[in-house]
Amino acid sequence: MIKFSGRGLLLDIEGTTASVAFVYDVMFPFVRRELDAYLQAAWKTPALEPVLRYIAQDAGADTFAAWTQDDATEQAKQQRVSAEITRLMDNDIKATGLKQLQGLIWKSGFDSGELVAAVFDDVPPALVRWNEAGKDVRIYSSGSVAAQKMFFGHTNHGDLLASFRGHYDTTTGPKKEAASYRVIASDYGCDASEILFLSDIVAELDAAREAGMQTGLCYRVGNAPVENGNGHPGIESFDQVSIG
Ligand SMILES: CSCCC(=O)C(=O)COP(=O)(O)O
Ligand SMILES: [Mg+2]
Repeated sequence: MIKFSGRGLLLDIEGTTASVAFVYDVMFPFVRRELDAYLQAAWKTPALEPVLRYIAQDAGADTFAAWTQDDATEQAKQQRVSAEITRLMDNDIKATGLKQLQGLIWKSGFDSGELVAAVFDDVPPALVRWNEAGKDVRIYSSGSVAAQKMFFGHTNHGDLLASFRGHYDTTTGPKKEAASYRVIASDYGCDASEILFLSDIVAELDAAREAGMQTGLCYRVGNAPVENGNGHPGIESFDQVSIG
């Protein structure tokens, strides 16, 4: 049990509010299936432009043009993007460009109803309890802010989006670096010690603790086994966070 009397809760998504299996078995295969058709349809549109820049920068180039200068045709450039996105997904690299592109591709799935975010059953009542207690609940995930909003707007428990006062993704900074949590605390407008960060990844919790946040390690069914929790208090459900 974690007793929390601070001001804000900051929540991870995969392995914390939703199962790893939902993300890997439903959301990622949707992207693999739709990737090439999406790139072809969205090529040269303003929505894709900043995403292509992120993908090129993640690969070490300054610009998309510099990254694709050896590719003669637009089709060859699309193929390069498709191959890079597939490589990143195969290696589960949470690169900003990949995450931004996934968010664009998931939109059609959430809009059509094919994708419905499966959040754990204890999540919606906890969000109600925490909000009723006046807590400032926000999300920090590798998934893009746009994807987070679609995700929580279309869950198996309905639209939960109004439960959150803020969203952060890797454009704020990497989840395993303390500086990212300092930026988030400053955005909350309170001391980091007033925020409880809940995640399934010890390295993320280490970074949040280094920045001064309180932490809770989520042991959800289906999460990868944790060999060393490094002193972070553990919970199996949000029912185990009590508001003091
Ligand atoms: C709407 S987020 C989809 C899940 C995802 O792409 C992801 O990378 C989740 O990572 P997290 O930081 O929430 O564990
Ligand atoms: Mg996670």
